[in-house]
Amino acid sequence: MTTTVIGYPRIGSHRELKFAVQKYFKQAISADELAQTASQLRHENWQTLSDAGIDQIPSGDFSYYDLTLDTATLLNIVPARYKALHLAPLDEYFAQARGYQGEHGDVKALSMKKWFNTNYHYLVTEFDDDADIKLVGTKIFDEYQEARDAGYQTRPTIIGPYTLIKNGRFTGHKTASDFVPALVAAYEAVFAQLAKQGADWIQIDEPALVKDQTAADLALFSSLYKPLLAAKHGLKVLGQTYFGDVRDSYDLLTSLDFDALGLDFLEGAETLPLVQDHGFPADKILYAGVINGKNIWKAHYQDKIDLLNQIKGAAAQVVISTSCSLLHVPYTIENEPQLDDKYKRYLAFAKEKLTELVELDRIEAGDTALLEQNEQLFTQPRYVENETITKQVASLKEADFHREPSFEERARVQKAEFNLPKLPTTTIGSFPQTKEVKRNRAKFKKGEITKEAYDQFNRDQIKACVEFQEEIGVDVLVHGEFERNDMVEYFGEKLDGFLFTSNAWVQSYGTRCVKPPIIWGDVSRNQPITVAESVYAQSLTDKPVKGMLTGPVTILNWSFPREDLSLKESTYQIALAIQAEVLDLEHNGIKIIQIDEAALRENLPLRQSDWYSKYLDWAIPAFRLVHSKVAASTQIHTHMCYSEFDDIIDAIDDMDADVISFEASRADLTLLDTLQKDHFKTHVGPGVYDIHSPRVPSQDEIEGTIRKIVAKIPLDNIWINPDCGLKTRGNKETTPSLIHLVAATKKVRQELAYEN
Ligand SMILES: CN1c2c(nc(N)[nH]c2=O)NC[C@@H]1CNc1ccc(C(=O)N[C@@H](CCC(=O)N[C@@H](CCC(=O)N[C@@H](CCC(=O)O)C(=O)O)C(=O)O)C(=O)O)cc1
Ligand SMILES: N[C@@H](CCS)C(=O)O
Ligand SMILES: [Zn+2]
Repeated sequence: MTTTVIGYPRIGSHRELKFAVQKYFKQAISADELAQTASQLRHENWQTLSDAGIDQIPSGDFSYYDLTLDTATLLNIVPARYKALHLAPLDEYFAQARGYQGEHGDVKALSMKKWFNTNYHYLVTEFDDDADIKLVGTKIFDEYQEARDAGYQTRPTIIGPYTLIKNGRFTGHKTASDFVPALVAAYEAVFAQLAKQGADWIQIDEPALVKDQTAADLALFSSLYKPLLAAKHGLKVLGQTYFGDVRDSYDLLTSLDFDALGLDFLEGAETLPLVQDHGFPADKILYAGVINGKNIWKAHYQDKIDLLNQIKGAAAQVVISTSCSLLHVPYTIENEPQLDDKYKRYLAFAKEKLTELVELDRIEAGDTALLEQNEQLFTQPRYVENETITKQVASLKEADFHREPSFEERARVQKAEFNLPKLPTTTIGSFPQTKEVKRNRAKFKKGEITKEAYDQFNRDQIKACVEFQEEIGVDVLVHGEFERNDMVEYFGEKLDGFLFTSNAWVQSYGTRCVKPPIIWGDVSRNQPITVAESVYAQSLTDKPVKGMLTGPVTILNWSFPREDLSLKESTYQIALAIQAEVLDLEHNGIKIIQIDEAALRENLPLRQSDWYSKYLDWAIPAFRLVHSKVAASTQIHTHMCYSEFDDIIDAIDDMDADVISFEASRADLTLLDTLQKDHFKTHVGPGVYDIHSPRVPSQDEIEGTIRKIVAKIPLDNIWINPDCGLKTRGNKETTPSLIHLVAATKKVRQELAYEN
């Protein structure tokens, strides 16, 4: 059989792209130097795939920042405000990704959202009424040519028009159907050019099909693809889906003139029955996603072979592929020399998954030794059970998930306890992770400084951070999270049951990467995690300092979970550990505790019918479990970022936190209408500026945002804060931004007092 992958990671095995792009942002290297690094990384990837023996190699899966933005840029879907800056193409591209503030003007970045159910984030395409969609870019052609010149005949990949529309925003009066003719013409021009260059195939990604589809959605899909597939210019077209099954569109997809369809047989619960029951056309090739593109566990070959045999029973021509792009896993376990082999033999990152694809092919061809070797991994138990924790989870009662007294009674108690001004100001927790902060940790990890010196540096940072917040007049302070590498990895490191890697980076957005910890065993807490830093910060001020924790659902969703234990059970184990930390903080005098659930939405099933039965029914209780035992006077905050909350707003209110902060500014505060309509009870801090951009919001701008919030949410329920932690920012932009935030709040407070 033929082997392939949907896409490969692009940040570089040691984050070379991240560092080069950041240098470009700082004007430390030129566009040409950046292009050279990028080209080298692409060549390395093609070489790796080729050396592994992968038959069909993709191109076009590389991006400086994001593939959705690349596709929109290729097709001239660039809002006028960026064009008006008159920047060089690469700078215009980055201006859309990060906002721009400089001599050419001042514009915010495009909205950024979670890419389906992953921790990757894409830039939302804006379809303005005056969008002039046409092929203007050359990226996909250049990369195809570059590969070809290097001796690789690749399959260029592109995000499809339907997913571009479904993940996009329509800012004017026009709707999706108004853009269909131009999109068809633009994609057809892409086909024509690739065919002219000598490409055989194109992969067109349409993951939006794995969500629930209405009849109107399917009609839109047909209106795009019927004309497009009638004008292939001799190119063969692979319609690629991932992250689920295509139960609503399967019959349509198989009836259209695709030459191949890529289906996900892992997350797609219905994929195999669909193929078996409805049949698969003999004239099409089935790209079978059987190697998991999201997990880091070695595949159980016998299971895969059984699955492949069933697939082959229903489809005449099968290519073995990954369930999604390998973008979501780290490069290679070769970069983890410190990890004991007793763990490593169970792991497969991107490069090792290439080997798995090729080995499956060899097993299919009769290599039974490989099968037997692999089977040994799955015959012995790999985990040691922690009986105490499993019993604790098993004995949880209904009452463990409910906090008393009621929200309203707690709000009364807390109002008296804290006596905060109207529109209290706060931040989300982290302050800039400056070069010095990261260097201090790097030195400590390398053994160049002692634990005492490491801690003392962080204490000095905390002190300066507390003093700064007091000086500018923030009402509820934070300690700054200087001691944390990442909000999940840090907790993983302190809890029992996790494994860590040194270089297993995965892109989260643009230049930002994460190193998800691996849940290896039962999770438990055997030491305080955050108490020392919080207590120290609180000792420096009379104002309340928020304790800062990551919630159980987020720890689970941003780790690589076990596959032998349900996500619910794993999350409850983590919840009990975080509950112990909450109570420890409370016991040590911390009166406000924020439990971040930034990733709550991440594992929400893509199909609405599964939301409660498969996820929210345990994810929301897991959060409640964490704070159910605190006193009425302890104020529990939570925080979420980068999500669309409108459709799960009731579930969020049901978390029963006292206060929630969330991202809103980059989505134009549209969530406020939902909060207003649904009488959201939890007090809210809709982020008043976007921290993912280096832009400094003016005081005026923030005042305007606060007034919009005040117009829609009861005054007593509102908090004022940025929309996420400040760790990715420098002090240069953070200091003026926070000064503007506090000044703007004071100004609006004055106006309100005058009005009253
Ligand atoms: C809030 N978000 C988070 C998400 N997921 C997470 N797991 N964590 C999050 O905070 N998802 C949604 C959002 C947005 N996503 C992100 C993701 C990543 C970042 C971010 O800031 N990442 C940092 C890496 C953070 C980290 O692990 N730092 C380590 C290592 C630092 C480092 O690179 N050290 C250098 C040496 C430095 C020196 O010597 O000077 C090295 O290793 O080479 C640490 O601090 O110890 C990133 O840089 O990408 C933000 C939002
Ligand atoms: N407390 C974290 C939340 C980020 S989502 C921070 O401030 O970085
Ligand atoms: Zn956040």
